[in-house]
Parts: sequence; C-alpha cells; structure tokens
Amino acid sequence: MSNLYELNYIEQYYDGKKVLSVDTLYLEENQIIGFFGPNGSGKSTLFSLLSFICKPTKGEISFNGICNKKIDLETKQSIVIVPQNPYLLKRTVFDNIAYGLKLRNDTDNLKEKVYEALELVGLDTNFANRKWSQLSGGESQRVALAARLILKPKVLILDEPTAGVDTNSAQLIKEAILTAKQKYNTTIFISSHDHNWLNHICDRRIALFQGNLVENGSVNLLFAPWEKNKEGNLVKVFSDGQRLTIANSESKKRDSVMMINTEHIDICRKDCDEMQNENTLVATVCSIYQQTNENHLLVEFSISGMNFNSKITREEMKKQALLPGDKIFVNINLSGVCWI
Ligand SMILES: Nc1ncnc2c1ncn2[C@@H]1O[C@H](COP(=O)(O)OP(=O)(O)OP(=O)(O)O)[C@@H](O)[C@H]1O
Repeated sequence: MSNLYELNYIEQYYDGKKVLSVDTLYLEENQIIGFFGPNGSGKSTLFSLLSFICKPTKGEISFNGICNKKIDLETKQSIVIVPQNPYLLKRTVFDNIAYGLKLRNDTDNLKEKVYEALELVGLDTNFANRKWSQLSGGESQRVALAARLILKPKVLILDEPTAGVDTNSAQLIKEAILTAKQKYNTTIFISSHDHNWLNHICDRRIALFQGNLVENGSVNLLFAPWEKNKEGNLVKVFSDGQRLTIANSESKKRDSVMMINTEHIDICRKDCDEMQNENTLVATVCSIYQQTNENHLLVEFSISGMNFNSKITREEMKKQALLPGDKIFVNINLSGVCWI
C-alpha cells in the first residue's frame, strides 16, 4: 500500500501556543483512518492541514509525493472536508448537492448524479426538492455528505460526522463511507467522539492527546465495549473470558478508549507467582523487537487476539528468556492510564 500523505516535523501554533506536534506520520491510500482524541486534542487542526485549508506553522506535508507548497488547485479540489456543523446553502437539497459540480463546470447528467448521491446516503430522491430548513440534523449531515460524495473525491475528511445524529443516520453515514471507499477508491479520515461507531468502521486508528500523536502500536489503546460492574466500574471482558476491572472508573463512559503507555505494563513468565493479582491477565508473546539506542526490548503480546506492547530491559529479558509463543502474566498499572 502506498503512502498518500507524508507529514514531517509538523507544528501548528495559534496565538503563539503550540496546539499540534507531529514528528512523522504516513497515511496510506484507500484506507479509512479513525482519529480518536478528547476535545481540544488537535483533530480539527490536523484535518485543516490535511485538507490544505491551512499551512503548517512548521514542517512539511507531502501529498502523492508533492510538497504542500507546490500543491495545485486541482489536487486541492480532490480533497474535500465535511466540517463539524456543516453549512448548507439556503436553497434546496438538489442545489446543495449539485453546487460543487456546478462550480467545477461539470454539469453533464447532473440530475442523475444528484439522485445517485442522495441514494448513497440513504435519502429518497423526493428529498431533492426539500429546502435546507426542512431537514432533521441527521438528514442535514447526510445532505452535506452527499454534496461531497458527488465529487468522487480522492480524499474525504469527516470531522465529527455523527455529532447530534440519530442512530439510523449514523448507520447510513457508515454505509455511505464504506461505499465511497469501495466505489471511488476514496481515502477517508474521520474523527468522532462516538468511539464505538468509529472503531467499527476504520482500518487504522490514530489517537491524539494534547496535540501529540499516540498511535495504536506505539501506545496501547483499549477500545470499547466496556461492561459496568455492580459498583459502576468499567470492566473489559476479553473474548477468552478474562476480565480487567478498572477501579474508580465510575465516571467513565462505556464507549471510552483507554490509553496505556508501554511503560505502564509489567510482564513476566506465567510461572512467576509473585506478580499475580485479581487483575493479572494471561497473554501470549507474539514478537520481540530490539529498540535502537535503548536498553530495552519491545515485547508484543496478545490477549485473546488483541495486541499490546510492553518494554522490558535487556537484563530482565536475559533472566526470563522469553520467546514468541510463551505464555506471560500481564499487569497494567491502572493509575498511569489516560482516557480519551
Ligand atoms: N483558530 C484558532 N485560534 C486559536 N486557537 C485555536 C483555533 N483553532 C483551534 N484552536 C485551539 O487548538 C487546540 C486544538 O483544537 P482542535 O479544534 O484542533 O481540537 P479537536 O481535537 O478537534 O477538538 P474537538 O474534539 O472539540 O473538536 C484547542 O486548544 C483549541 O482551542
């Protein structure tokens, strides 16, 4: 799979304050990439750079190998964004959806194209004559999406497409996105606070925290669903029946994502009884990597099909002599985790 975007040493400042910092990020073509992160973590800022609406304060973004300073209008037009709270023209649904093609003087078979776009987002062709003011929140969001899909964009960026949207519309938006990926080979970036919805739709997951990237792989992300126990605490139930109870998590929602730094995970061979407590999990070592310039090894392990990473010192590794396939005990230092 080839890289569509390459970001190098990006920094974005507002009023002298750094709000985004990305050392390197490669985004592949024809993938749905989900961006997770709490309010103010920099998702919209990153989207404004990826859509070339804003220039980064520092660093470079290349698109298809072309540096952001040299991107032409045609390329920019192939990247479309549906912002948070998308704006509809005070006209009919037809006019809204046809607007982008008219701007591009591409008006052949306009009616068929508008109808096709409406169908793609699960709206009846009768909607074409409705005014912008006669739509529900979910329908408005789908009209805004249809207005972008009609352009068969190379990149579609959706900033919170499910905010304030009913469940049915959220499902129809998901189907439209999957169709766009398949039918038009569109690369799609999505942010959503509906973590469950986003987690199901995307091929790759990236999290942002206080303007920094934390990607699944370098940091461990434990996704929803969570169960709640009698005390109201979140419990992760793995598919093999193992349970991880998070103390003092009553205030967390069941679709939260837990971020666990590799440093906050201790591992040891399954026979090391001194490490065992009621939250100890049993995992299988998948692979062991040497980290350059570090006195540590990165151990990738799986808990019933979910992969995590932990670090182990070389001395400890010598003692434990772990190999791929070995069973290990895993303890997560829950006081050091973050929630998004
Ligand atoms: N135009 C602007 N001027 C000044 N500060 C800004 C501007 N746009 C965003 N910020 C600040 O940059 C930071 C990142 O904001 P951003 O909107 O990118 O976050 P976000 O992850 O998209 O948040 P949300 O989930 O609430 O949409 C925030 O602290 C925000 O206040």
